[in-house]
Amino acid sequence: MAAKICASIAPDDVQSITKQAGLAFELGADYVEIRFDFLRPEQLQAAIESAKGIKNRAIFTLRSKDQGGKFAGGEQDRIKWLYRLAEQKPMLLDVELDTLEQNDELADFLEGQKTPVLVSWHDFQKTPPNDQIADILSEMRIYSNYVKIVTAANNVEDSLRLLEMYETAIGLNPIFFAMGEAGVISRVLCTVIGNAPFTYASIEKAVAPGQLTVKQMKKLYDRMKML
Ligand SMILES: O=C1C[C@@](O)(C(=O)O)C[C@@H](O)[C@@H]1O
Repeated sequence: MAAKICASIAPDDVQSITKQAGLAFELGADYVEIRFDFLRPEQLQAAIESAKGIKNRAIFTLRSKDQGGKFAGGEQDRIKWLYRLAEQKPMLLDVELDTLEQNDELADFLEGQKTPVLVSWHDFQKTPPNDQIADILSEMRIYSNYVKIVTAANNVEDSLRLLEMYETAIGLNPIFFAMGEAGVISRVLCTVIGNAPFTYASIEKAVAPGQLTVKQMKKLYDRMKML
């Protein structure tokens, strides 16, 4: 089966959501991730409306600043918007592990609504030792079987070590890869030697360090299919 690609969309305005999603699908992306945190809070309602037509192929993300995102409002405001995004029932709603652990009501609501959640965890400085990653993974399992651990690779060994974690993610839909130059190999191989349901790519400009474009990723995967 061909490896799947999710294009991260960092919209400048509400209109660019469907425009960029259209382009991503044309380029061959299977899914899109809409980074709602790139918009201003007052644009979010219109953005939700605009994303309705693509929500079945979309991951909705509203990342806070302290977790590497751009959301300009306060944390309570972000939680309020997470409820609204959840009500849309996108393909997946990305919610950080910390957010779920600190907001029991939100976690219960998501469970009750049966909103498919992608529990995420990021480290922008390093790739922690695998035993620490295993502990994080066991906390994540409580909330969903879609789990994403994204670290920063300071060398290729970090990437290879993170890829070993796939062997431990039994019964999960795991997405583990590393950011940065040394992480590129893990972005490509996470769907090949790991069982990641998809990898992330950009449409043009990288949304995170080391992101390849959809075009580059497709080219690599097409070549691999021929081997
Ligand atoms: O968690 C991730 C992965 C990512 O950080 C990347 O490195 O490709 C891009 C983010 O938009 C997404 O939410």
